[in-house]
Amino acid sequence: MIKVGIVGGSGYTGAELLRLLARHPYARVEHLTSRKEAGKPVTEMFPQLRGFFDGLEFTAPDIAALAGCDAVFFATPHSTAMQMAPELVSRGVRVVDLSADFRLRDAAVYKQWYGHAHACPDLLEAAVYGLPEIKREHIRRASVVGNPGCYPTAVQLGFLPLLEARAVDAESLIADCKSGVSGAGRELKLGSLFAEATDSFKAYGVAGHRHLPEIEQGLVGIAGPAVSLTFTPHLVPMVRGIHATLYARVKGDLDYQALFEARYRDEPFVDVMPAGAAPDTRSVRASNTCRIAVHRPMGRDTVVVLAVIDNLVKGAAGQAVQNFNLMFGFDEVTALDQPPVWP
Ligand SMILES: NC(=O)C1=CN([C@@H]2O[C@H](COP(=O)(O)OP(=O)(O)OC[C@H]3O[C@@H](n4cnc5c(N)ncnc54)[C@H](OP(=O)(O)O)[C@@H]3O)[C@@H](O)[C@H]2O)C=CC1
Ligand SMILES: CC(=O)N[C@@H](CCC(=O)OP(=O)(O)O)C(=O)O
Repeated sequence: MIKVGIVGGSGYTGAELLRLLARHPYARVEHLTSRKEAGKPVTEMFPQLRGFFDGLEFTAPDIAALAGCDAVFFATPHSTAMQMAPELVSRGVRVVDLSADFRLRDAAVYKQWYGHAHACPDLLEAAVYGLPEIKREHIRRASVVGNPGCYPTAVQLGFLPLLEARAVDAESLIADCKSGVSGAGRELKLGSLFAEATDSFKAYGVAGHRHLPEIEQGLVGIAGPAVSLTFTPHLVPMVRGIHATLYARVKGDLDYQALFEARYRDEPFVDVMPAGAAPDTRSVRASNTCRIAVHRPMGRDTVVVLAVIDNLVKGAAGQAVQNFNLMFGFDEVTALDQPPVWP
């Protein structure tokens, strides 16, 4: 049994980790932190977990206790994991970080987008970007995995087959993305209030969102340096889900449907929909699947890819469990092979 710690257990992705790990046959959650809820039984805050985590209480983060675990998930805001991970790793703990602390390869780029210096650039260099569809073999051996952001997961999976096949002009990429409100986390924020977010729809981060360098880093890794991406996120009044509409200019003629089907044939968590389909976010709710459809409208020179994920699952906790499974040699789908919740 793998002993697991979760730092940031009272937030949305922490709760989602608990939901998924509740059914994991080889993982036992031993430590769950929340500074504000320390001492409270987890089932008092999350009654939906009664019967699964009875007796487990939130504790304040404590390195000595966490070092007794085999694996620690960080479901915390940026710049928390980088403070604790070096000591944990030096004591043999393997870390999956859901924040952005270990996603960007270049510490200078991290500083530019996150506004402060990286606390452990050496560990950053050793960390592996946790997108299994690209980095599976590296993830198996990693001590630290930087779990991708939610938008970067949907956008990279959508563009991946096109860029690998050199089928589109890599300087023509556009990602028009929509996220549900849980993407902003559980902390109180004006924009997440019901009266602010419901029955309305707006773009944000248009001038430059911190997921842009993360997505570009991934796309450059596939297609080489000549990548240019316009990325615009939007907030939509739903709880879970990301919908990415991706555009690229075609180069030559190709059967895009066959290309996507071949690329993802063996991927357990990417579903290529039949030609002509349009996936809805509801079709992936609470599941680790990314559903994709590819179109070439009117046979013209733009290919349109539609990719949907649940931001809390394939966009965060599910992908983190997928990475955990790879790191510890379990079947990759363990605890993740359930159908989505519908409607
Ligand atoms: N929500 C989403 O869809 C996605 C989120 N992510 C990333 O995952 C991480 C967690 O997100 P989410 O669950 O939404 O966030 P929440 O705001 O819902 O939860 C944050 C958690 O971290 C704890 N926390 C906050 N500050 C600290 C600190 N300094 N030290 C230790 N614990 C702390 C909080 O508890 P307490 O303050 O009581 O300690 C709480 O349990 C973030 O980095 C986010 O960017 C990634 C992909 C998608
Ligand atoms: C709706 C919303 O606010 N979404 C978040 C992204 C959440 C996420 O995946 O990002 P990180 O892990 O990089 O924080 C945002 O745009 O900042």
